[in-house]
Amino acid sequence: MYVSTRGAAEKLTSAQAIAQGIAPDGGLFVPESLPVMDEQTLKRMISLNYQERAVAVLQLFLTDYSESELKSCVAGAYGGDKFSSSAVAPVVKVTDDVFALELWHGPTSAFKDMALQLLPRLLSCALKKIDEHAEIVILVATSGDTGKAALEGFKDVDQTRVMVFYPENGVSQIQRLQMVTQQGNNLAVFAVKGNFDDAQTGVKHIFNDNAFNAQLAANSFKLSSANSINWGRLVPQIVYYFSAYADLVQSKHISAGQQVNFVVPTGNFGNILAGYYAKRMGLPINKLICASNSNNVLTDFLATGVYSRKREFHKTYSPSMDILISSNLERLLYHMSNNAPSEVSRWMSELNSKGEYQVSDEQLQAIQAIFPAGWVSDTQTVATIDKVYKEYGYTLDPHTAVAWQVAENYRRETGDSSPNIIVATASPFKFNDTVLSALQGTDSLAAVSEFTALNKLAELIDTPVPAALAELEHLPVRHTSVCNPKDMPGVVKVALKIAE
Ligand SMILES: Cc1ncc(COP(=O)(O)O)c(C=O)c1O
Ligand SMILES: N[C@@H](CCOP(=O)(O)O)C(=O)O
Repeated sequence: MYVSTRGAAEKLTSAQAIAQGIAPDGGLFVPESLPVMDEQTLKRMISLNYQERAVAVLQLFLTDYSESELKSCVAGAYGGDKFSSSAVAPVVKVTDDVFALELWHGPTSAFKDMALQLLPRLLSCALKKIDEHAEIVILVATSGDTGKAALEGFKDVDQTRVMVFYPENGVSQIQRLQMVTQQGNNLAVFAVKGNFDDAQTGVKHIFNDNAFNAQLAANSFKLSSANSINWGRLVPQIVYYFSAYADLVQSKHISAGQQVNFVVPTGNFGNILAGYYAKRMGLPINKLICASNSNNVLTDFLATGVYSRKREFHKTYSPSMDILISSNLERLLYHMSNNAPSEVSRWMSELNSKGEYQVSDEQLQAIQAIFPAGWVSDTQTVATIDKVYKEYGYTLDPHTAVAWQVAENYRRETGDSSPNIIVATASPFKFNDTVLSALQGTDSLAAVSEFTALNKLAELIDTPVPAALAELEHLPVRHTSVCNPKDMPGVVKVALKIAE
């Protein structure tokens, strides 16, 4: 069963929690108890393929789904030619003890596909299980990648509508084009005059507005989420930690049971939290290294125990991590406070009212023992892209470059020599301008169109542009609406044709 981190919501099955998205008390759903993966299953994982590994993990959490339901959801998500790598999430050896877990081989070239190809299937199955006939309206706040992956995953899925809100000037050109050209009959995309936090706060307000929800219900609509606040987004992300480990044992780069570090470029804290669940389940993870850009709210929290969003918001070369309110930290705090919803509620209400909260020294030490943290500037990010390409011939996108550099700094400062698995979250082509200018200097972009830059990068790194990105040049723009964050509820009503 799933409970709210704030303790004032009914316990739900996983199907109910996935359909609902966020708990009605404003909290996030978490498993009441965490499953453990026994050693035998862990060993068995090594000889399984990605789909089989996914079923083995999902089964432990989604206990109200049958094995055949999970197999069918997983086959639909990861089967066929949806992913450009047959391994789905391949692990690439870059040096003797640094590996890249490439999570960007899906249809939208970012790690969000790992969950958003599966979530629509889990949700459709959930709606049948719980006999829900309302149309599900999926609200998405995005700093660039979740939005496109949600649009692609939910496109024309029965009984669903999708509305995506992205920061007007806060995503890369390719990310924007991916969203504004999206086809499908059940979706809408809006630019928000603000940053990602404004969009995410706007969405959370809509979720928590009882009168608004009642009006939707009267029109046979119900809200849900495709962000990582939805448990159905998070659980598929646990799978690739197990899969990466199994691959490294299978290829004999590590021995079974050996401790490894995962280094995760972090924003909303969903990806790294999935790694935490994998560790709690028994995967031999030494550290989960939290890597940030200059929006370094998490680095400061992990150093001091004070989470303060009272700081300047920076627009960086890794825009998908330009986030100051990391939603999933709430789930970690719940687990690290020994499941104390009253403490979590107090922290979250302080964050709302005062803009900050502080955990105890004891809690901080427990968190620090698992999550070392660091951040790098834009200048260091582009220097890292250049250095890694020149030294190893490996091309990093700016988010993955942040993780790479934080990993290098961590190793130098601590002497921890465990193998580092860098979680590679996006294809370099999604951030072609930054990557090309990192490799060839800013002059390489002078008077060059987005698509010329894509082709130049492809030529330089001798890798074809992913077909879905190349074809953006010829797709018509279908979504041009812009709104203020405070107008988001009205925008949703207009899109659903609900009268005031
Ligand atoms: C490319 C990329 N890297 C890293 C992140 C940060 O991941 P998370 O929000 O799960 O911490 C995001 C956005 O979520 C992203 O799109
Ligand atoms: N970086 C994300 C921000 C939202 O994160 P999510 O994991 O909660 O969906 C994005 O690309 O939109």
